Amino acid sequence: MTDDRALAGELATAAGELLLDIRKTSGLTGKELGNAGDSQSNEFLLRRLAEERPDDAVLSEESADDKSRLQAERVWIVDPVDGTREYGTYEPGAGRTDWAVHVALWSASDGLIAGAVALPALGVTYVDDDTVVEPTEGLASRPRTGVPRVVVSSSRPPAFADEVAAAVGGELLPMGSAGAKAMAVVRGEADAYVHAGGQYEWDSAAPVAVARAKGLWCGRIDGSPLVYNNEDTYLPDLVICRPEYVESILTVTTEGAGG
Ligand SMILES: Nc1ncnc2c1ncn2[C@@H]1O[C@H](COP(=O)(O)O)[C@@H](OP(=O)(O)O)[C@H]1O
Ligand SMILES: [Mg+2]
Repeated sequence: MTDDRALAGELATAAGELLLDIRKTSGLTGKELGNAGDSQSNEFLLRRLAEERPDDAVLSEESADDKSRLQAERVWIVDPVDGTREYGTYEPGAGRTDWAVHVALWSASDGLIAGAVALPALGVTYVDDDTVVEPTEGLASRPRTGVPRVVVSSSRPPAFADEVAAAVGGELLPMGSAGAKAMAVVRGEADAYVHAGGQYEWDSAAPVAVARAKGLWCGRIDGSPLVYNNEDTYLPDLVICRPEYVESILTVTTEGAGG
């Protein structure tokens, strides 16, 4: 049987290929394209997980929340398209790259035990192994300079974004998709990703599994651990950063969190 990590990688990659195909051939754009991508990618992931791991539970952004997952030993946490808005922003030959497919596996005994983030527009999928990722460009809208870079949501940056950039002596870079932003840090295109004010477990589970495996620090803005498969799937904030920036970032964000 394929191991869980390989399966996560395989499914994220295949869903990504399906999404590229829909984007190219459906003739849809904007919200309609986003909706078509969300539902078809979700159907694909649910079908394949039911075939490959019939005993496991699934928590997906695009499915009704089946609370039997709260008693399950293993739960796949998936986001069929993360960065739906960016995925839908498409003109032939000029699609955005900052959207992702997330497939993570959570276990009751060990928390996140596998994860994959596909960046379909770049033809690459990252999994939670310890393979070193060489510095690469392709997600960021402008080339890397010498200063540290903090990626934040383009549409909903945290209130303390400027303060975090100042604390690391760096600059802000807006980008879509939680998975793309986390992978920007993994790829060395940025040094930190901070978010606050709203997000759900599927937005961060797979990105965090991958980022952790690559030696990055991942946690809540108050420094507490990210905990998954809760009854309420709202998990509004996170920090993913190179270890040397944890202290300066948390000094700002802990205050922002009211700590
Ligand atoms: N304030 C908020 N409340 C709820 N979800 C939010 C949010 N800010 C960001 N998100 C979700 O986090 C993901 C990344 O957002 P962003 O691109 O702004 O960084 C998106 O997931 P989806 O595209 O899967 O819906 C988005 O919906
Ligand atoms: Mg998402």
